[in-house]
Amino acid sequence: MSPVPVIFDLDGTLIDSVPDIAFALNAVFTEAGQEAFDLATVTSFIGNGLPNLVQKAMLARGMDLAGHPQMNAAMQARYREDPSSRTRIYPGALAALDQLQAQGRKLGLCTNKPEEAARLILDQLNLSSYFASVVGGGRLAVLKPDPAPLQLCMAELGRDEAIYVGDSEVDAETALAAGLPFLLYTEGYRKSPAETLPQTAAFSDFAELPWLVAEQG
Ligand SMILES: O=C(O)COP(=O)(O)O
Ligand SMILES: [Mg+2]
Repeated sequence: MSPVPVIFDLDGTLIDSVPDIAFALNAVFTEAGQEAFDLATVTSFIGNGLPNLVQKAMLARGMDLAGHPQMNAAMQARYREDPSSRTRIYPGALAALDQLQAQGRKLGLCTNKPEEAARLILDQLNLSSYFASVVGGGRLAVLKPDPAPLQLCMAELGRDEAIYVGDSEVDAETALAAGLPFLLYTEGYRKSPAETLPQTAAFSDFAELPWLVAEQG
């Protein structure tokens, strides 16, 4: 039996994607006559998928949510046009993916980002070949923290066990709900202190990840 697979979150875990999300959001909002958002504010909107981010942004500007379908469609289209040119892979993440793969582990990706955008980004950053399963927002009727997307990713990897690696409260809750070990990357978009999230272990440097994974089996 090959070693336990590792499933990754995307935004705030493998990539710092806020600059592209903010660029698209600000284009849509300024075209609608609204003020732009700074990066910290956009970061605070991330975690529960793009439609939810648009809703939070509209509420922050006092906009009527009756316009949400239109704003959401505009954001999805704008983000798809260029989802990666300002996005960076976190330091050491590529080397960690290489090492985990060299251990014979299957890798998966489970994100709340719309799956089409997630796949575009993986292609554009040359990351697609690492992942035997990619499950993103829109594939199922539910998003994380429902455990179903993570369970689907495991099923696509052909296993009923995995280690989940993520950066947020949503990821910690998802892993807990699925009964999986959770490794918290502390340099992402978490809103609360790291120690308050249910976790198996935390790391701030991707060089630590292969060891933490090996400790889990
Ligand atoms: O799209 C989001 O809100 C968060 O995406 P993530 O699940 O990859 O962190
Ligand atoms: Mg994340």
